[in-house]
Amino acid sequence: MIKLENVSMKYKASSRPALSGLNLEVDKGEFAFLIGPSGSGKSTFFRLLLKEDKPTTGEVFVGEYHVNRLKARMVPRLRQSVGCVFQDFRLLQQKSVADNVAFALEVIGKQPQVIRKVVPEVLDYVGLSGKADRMPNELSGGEMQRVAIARAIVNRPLVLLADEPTGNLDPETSEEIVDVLDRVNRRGTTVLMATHDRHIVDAMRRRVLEFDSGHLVRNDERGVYGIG
Ligand SMILES: Nc1ncnc2c1ncn2[C@@H]1O[C@H](COP(=O)(O)OP(=O)(O)OP(=O)(O)O)[C@@H](O)[C@H]1O
Repeated sequence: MIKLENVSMKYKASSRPALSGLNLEVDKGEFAFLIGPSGSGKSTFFRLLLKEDKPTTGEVFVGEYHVNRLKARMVPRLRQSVGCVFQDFRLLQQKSVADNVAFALEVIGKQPQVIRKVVPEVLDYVGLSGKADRMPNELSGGEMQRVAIARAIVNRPLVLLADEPTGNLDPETSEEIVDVLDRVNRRGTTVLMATHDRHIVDAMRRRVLEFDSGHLVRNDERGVYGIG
């Protein structure tokens, strides 16, 4: 599903590589945590999967896509297969909950009758039924993240990338959000979640990919956060 072969990446503005000699495979349907100190390369890894940056050396594969060789006109297709959520939610503030989700379908040309059917289903799935007409500023942080997840999964991506999705949430709300991600994963979507939250990692016991200074230093099948 996701495969990296000998991937290194150095930003032009930086003297040392953000990722070095990365070899990694994540299978379809896995749930993996990316952990490691700030600046260790987790977000860079996500950027390579989305072709927002390209590796300095090495090969990147996501599903059927050979990402580093992908033609520019195919990049939107890749990105339809890879949903993303972030710590800061990134909702469209002028649009309602339902319209935030609908927009993700409109931009890829889905028919209005499909959108009318699918949006309430996905809002129900993430626990937001009854909130469709709220504006983002009328939501709690946990609810905003549910909207972001709904928007990311409405097109049934192969992979969901979650970059510190609980970074702005209290512990109880964080657990609820991880429950939603777990359900998305059980439906068959591969989930990669970057996090600094040891409690979540220890409670879930899923694959743990630990980065340090751009190196993958640990790849445990059912890991814990560790002693660091
Ligand atoms: N646009 C950029 N230009 C130059 N260097 C960058 C850029 N983005 C990231 N870096 C550097 O690349 C390295 C890896 O950063 P990255 O953002 O991938 O880390 P991270 O593990 O996601 O950190 P955090 O936990 O804080 O999100 C760091 O040394 C960082 O300073």
